[in-house]
Amino acid sequence: MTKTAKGSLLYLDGVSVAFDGFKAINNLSLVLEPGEMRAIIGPNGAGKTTMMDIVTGKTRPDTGDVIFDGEVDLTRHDETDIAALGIGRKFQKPTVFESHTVEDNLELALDRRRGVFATLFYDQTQKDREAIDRILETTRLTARRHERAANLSHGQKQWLEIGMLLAQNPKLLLVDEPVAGMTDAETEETARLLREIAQNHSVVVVEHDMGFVRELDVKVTVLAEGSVLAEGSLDHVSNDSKVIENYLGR
Ligand SMILES: Nc1ncnc2c1ncn2[C@@H]1O[C@H](COP(=O)(O)OP(=O)(O)OP(=O)(O)O)[C@@H](O)[C@H]1O
Repeated sequence: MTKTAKGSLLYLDGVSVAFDGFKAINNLSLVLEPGEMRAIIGPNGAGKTTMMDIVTGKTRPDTGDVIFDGEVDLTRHDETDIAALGIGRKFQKPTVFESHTVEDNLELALDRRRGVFATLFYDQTQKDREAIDRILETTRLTARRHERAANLSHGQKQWLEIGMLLAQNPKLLLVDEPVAGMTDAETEETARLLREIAQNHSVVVVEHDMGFVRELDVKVTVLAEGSVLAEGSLDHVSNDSKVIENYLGR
């Protein structure tokens, strides 16, 4: 394992993966510092989802280092292990339990962390109640606590699912296109919400909505054809001729 991963939260170096000879990820290197929020942008097919799949153990890279928390070689772990190590992922489409209340959804997420056996003998503790209160507050859902998830707006369902991730207290949250389909007001609120979450967690956000990425106000990595095309502030990458040619100018 390379020494340079030390001190980083997520370290990808020289990562490649090919599907039927097509390199979806091609010598990708990326370093996330502890406590950092990073936005990943790039054209369709750039490899953003595949990169997340590699980090979460869904896809094994053909080559390269994928190191979590400075020392854990993620290529040696499966998806369940990686979730338990503290990497939570939110997919684009919300998958909340529609017929359950908001609070029950969060409780189920806490249960998942606890495991099946403990859950059999489970009585909601003061600590859990506090955790749920905190998450409801963060996700702007306190007033909807007893509402069935089916009755939430699309944006609120996305926030609830982010809350379910928080219930598992991950060190790193991977969030895939959180604002797709949201209203402008929900999009703005989501940027605020993620910035709050990033005060205590590291976050990687994949998103196409440039207005939202601007609101996040974090370092941006532009992927194209499976590699990093540019990295820096949104203004910096937006003025990069390669980025304009491959992505923004399209
Ligand atoms: N399991 C697979 N088998 C074959 N090809 C795949 C597989 N997964 C991804 N690909 C291909 O790899 C490339 C990268 O896809 P990926 O979904 O990672 O891109 P993306 O940046 O997430 O795109 P989008 O913005 O459209 O979600 C695409 O050309 C895709 O067709």
